[in-house]
Amino acid sequence: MSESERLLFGGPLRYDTGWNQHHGAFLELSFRALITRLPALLAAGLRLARQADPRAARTVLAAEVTRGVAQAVGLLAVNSVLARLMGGGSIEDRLRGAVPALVTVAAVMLLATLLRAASTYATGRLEPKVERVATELYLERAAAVELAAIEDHAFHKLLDTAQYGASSARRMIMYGTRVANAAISLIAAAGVLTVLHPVLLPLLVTMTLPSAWSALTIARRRYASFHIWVQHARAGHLISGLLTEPAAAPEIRVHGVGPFLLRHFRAMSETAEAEQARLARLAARTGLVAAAWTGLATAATYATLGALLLAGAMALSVAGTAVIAIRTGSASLDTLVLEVNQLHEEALFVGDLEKLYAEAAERAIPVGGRPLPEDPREIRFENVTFRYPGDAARPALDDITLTLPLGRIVALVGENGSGKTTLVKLLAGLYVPEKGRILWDDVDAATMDRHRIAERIAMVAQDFKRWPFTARVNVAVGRPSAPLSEERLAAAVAEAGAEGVVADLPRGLDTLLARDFSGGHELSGGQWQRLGIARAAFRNGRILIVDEPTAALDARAELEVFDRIRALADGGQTVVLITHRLASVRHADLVHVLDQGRLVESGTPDELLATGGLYAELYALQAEQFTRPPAPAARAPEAG
Ligand SMILES: Nc1ncnc2c1ncn2[C@@H]1O[C@H](COP(=O)(O)OP(=O)(O)OP(=O)(O)O)[C@@H](O)[C@H]1O
Repeated sequence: MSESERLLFGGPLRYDTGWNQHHGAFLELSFRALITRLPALLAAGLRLARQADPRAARTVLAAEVTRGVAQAVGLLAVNSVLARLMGGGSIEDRLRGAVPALVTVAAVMLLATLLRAASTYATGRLEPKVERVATELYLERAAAVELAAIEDHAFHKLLDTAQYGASSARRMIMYGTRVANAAISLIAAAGVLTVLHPVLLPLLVTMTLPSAWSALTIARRRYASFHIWVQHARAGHLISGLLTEPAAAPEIRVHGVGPFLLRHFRAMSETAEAEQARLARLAARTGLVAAAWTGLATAATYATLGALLLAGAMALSVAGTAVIAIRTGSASLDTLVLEVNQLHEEALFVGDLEKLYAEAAERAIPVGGRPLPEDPREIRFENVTFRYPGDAARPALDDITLTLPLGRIVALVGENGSGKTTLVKLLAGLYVPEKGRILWDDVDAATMDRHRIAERIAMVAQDFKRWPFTARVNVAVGRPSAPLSEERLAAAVAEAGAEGVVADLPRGLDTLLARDFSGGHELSGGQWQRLGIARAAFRNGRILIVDEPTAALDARAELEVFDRIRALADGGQTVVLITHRLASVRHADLVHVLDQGRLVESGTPDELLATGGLYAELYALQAEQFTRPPAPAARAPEAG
């Protein structure tokens, strides 16, 4: 079962185990974990902010800290106004006495308003930049990892979760500013309360703890649920994508796959809805418990204030100020808890992103290494073994020793799954051997600069990418760093024999090759194949790897393409050709025959035919198809 099949049909329970295992460390969301991990996660957010726009980051930070201090000063000034108003003397004296403090309150409010405006502007500038920088890093790192990492399920899951990290980094800026602000105003309120009476501060904390607990518990459940269900969500997107995708449209209509997919979509949505309902039920219960706890704590606080008043341990004016300070303080504490919690939740997603950055860096294609021999004579595989990750029963390549003389046509032949594509992927440096060496003359490819190896190679893979861009880009993407000159493009198109394909396009090379876009056009399989060859010609690598280049071509086009491939080799280019059309192999200088991952024969086509081995057998089978009279067809019962 492939990854997508497993996602589609494995059922939600299948996702649980693998996912939990992989992210076990991230699901430890205790209060202690919050306290210990938050600073590091915050630092990650700050780093991104500094990288995105250091000036805006500094402005936000300075504005928020100053705003917090201004709020604290404001609270103290309000306190002083109250003390004046409730103090002794005539009403006029008390009012006059309160004027300086009132002026301070007004000035502080004005300053806070200005600072808020500065912070809003800087935050607005910073947020999209942070998201962009985080996304760019994500994409850059993901594009630089080894092919084996991209094909690894565990790494893919990490890619899935980490994609939410960039928008979380953006929101972290917002929550971060709110947290800084709330924390400073809380410190002011707590300071005032402690001055008024030492017992008031613990009471304030007791009042706020329940909401802290409930917010944290709910967020923890949400995050854990997200991690368990993220693949389920991906599968849902996959199904809805399949239902609307043009490539699947014919089968959906002819085979009636639509209702089948819809049924799966509904079943998956229903399980996801059940999970949402479970979370909502738990959140409601947690909220009720927290509210009861807060109610009790509030009653206890006001009872304590009453008791202090009755016992004569506190003046009425002080109690009045205390009530204001408690209300302001608990509001700040509530905000702080809520925002810290939001910040923490976002920070966890940024943590996933950080984890991806680290893992992608570890699995990146190494940069640097020895230079390649300038003009090597041959590439030699020496006892090369390669196994795909997972539980493959046998290696895809098993102890292969062979030579690829450069400047020649070398054909790789063998039945399906014999390892031909894998071999050329190792040659191109897309995978590294598990055992053995690949030598360019006498330099081990493992020690060479992998990017330089890629420089020398042009590849028309079996499943080469049909980029949803114009025909021009589809050719020029063969070497994006090369100048896009008309001459070079025309030469590549001519080399691939694709002039006819381009001439038939409504806007020539400027035709968009994506039918699902307005003005888009679709090519036939064979026409695409010619463009793919033109792309490799535009790349102009010294070693051309062609994997089944003529699979979609008609007989005339096939002959023409092989003639062109031969011409390339005559011009000194090395051609490594994989094909099942053995008649086309007769022009190869050397043929290697693979069987179940092992090299079974090597030689010129004539030598191999004379030996009478696997090559000769496959050749005879193909030749026979043209000479054998057709067998009488058995009547098959008609399907209902
Ligand atoms: N990306 C992959 N991950 C895991 N296994 C793979 C992968 N690609 C190929 N294989 C396995 O490796 C073996 C060799 O495959 P490979 O594609 O190299 O064969 P091939 O000779 O090119 O076949 P074909 O003629 O069908 O193109 C097969 O058993 C295949 O299932």
